[in-house]
Amino acid sequence: MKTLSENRAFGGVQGVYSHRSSACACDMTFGLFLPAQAEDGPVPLLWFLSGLTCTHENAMVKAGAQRWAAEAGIALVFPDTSPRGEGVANDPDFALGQGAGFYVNATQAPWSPHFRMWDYVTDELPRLLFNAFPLAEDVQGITGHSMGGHGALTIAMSFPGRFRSVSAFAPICNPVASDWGRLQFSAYLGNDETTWVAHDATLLTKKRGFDGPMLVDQGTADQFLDKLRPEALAEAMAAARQGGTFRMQKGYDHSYFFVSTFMEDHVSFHAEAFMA
Ligand SMILES: N[C@@H](CCC(=O)N[C@@H](CS)C(=O)NCC(=O)O)C(=O)O
Repeated sequence: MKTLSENRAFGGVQGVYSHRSSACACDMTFGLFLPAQAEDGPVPLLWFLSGLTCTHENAMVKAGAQRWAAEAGIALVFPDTSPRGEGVANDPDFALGQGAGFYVNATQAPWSPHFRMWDYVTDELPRLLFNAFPLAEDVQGITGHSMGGHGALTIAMSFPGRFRSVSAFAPICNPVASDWGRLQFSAYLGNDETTWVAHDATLLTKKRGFDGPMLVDQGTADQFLDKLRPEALAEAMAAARQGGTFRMQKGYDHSYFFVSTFMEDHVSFHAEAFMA
C-alpha cells in the first residue's frame, strides 16, 4: 500500500492511499479519515460509497463528513467507484464503465477482468483496512450517494450482522426498472435478469430487508428522480414492514450541496447505532 497524501483535518488525519487490487486487477485508490480517537485504539468505521462519475475524491472533499465523524470518533472510508487505468474497459456513456462500477462483479466481456467492485468493497478492501489501520471490525455502518446509495443498501442487506446501520442519499432504489440499472446490469451481468435481483435494493427489501436502523434522504427537486425511483423503495419498506426513515427533502437536488446539508444527520444516525 502506498500513501499518496495525509492531511490533518478536524484533529484527525485525512489520508489517501493506493494499492494493487487483486479483485479489480489494477491499482485502486481510496480515502480514509481517521479521527483523533484512533490514536488511542480501534474506532468504528463508516463506509461512504460514491455515485456515477466519482472517484474516491468527490465525497472526501465535498460531503463535509469529516467534521461530524471527528466529533463522534468515527473513521470514514471513501472507496473509488470502479477499476481504472490503461487496459481497463470503458464506455463513452458516463453511466457505464470507469466511474460507474455499480458495485457488482461483472461476468460479461469486456468488463469481467476488472469490474469486480462487489468483491473489492465487501472483501478485499475491508481485509486491507482492518489489517492496516486501527478500526473496529465489529462496529461498521455504510452509506452512499446515488449509485453509492444503491451499493450501500444492497451490501448492507446482503451481509446480515456486518453493518449496525445503513443510510443513503438519493439512492438508485430500483435499478432493474431504471435506465440507471438496466443498461449496466445487461452489460456487466448479462441478459439473464435473475442475476440482477441480488443487486436491487427494492427487491432485497421485499425479500429479506435490513435488520437494523435504515435512513434514506431524497431531494424533491432531484433532476434524476425518474431514474432513482424512490417511490419503489418507500413502498417496499412499507409493504415489508422494514423499520426505517424515508425523508423527502423539499427543494433539494442531486448534488453534493444536498448531501452535505444532511451529512450531520447521517453521521449522528450511525453514531447512535454504534453506541447501541
Ligand atoms: N455528469 C452527469 C451527472 C452525474 C452525477 O450527477 N453524478 C453524481 C452522482 S450520480 C455525482 O456525485 N457527481 C460528482 C460530483 O457532483 O462531484 C450529468 O451531467 O448528467
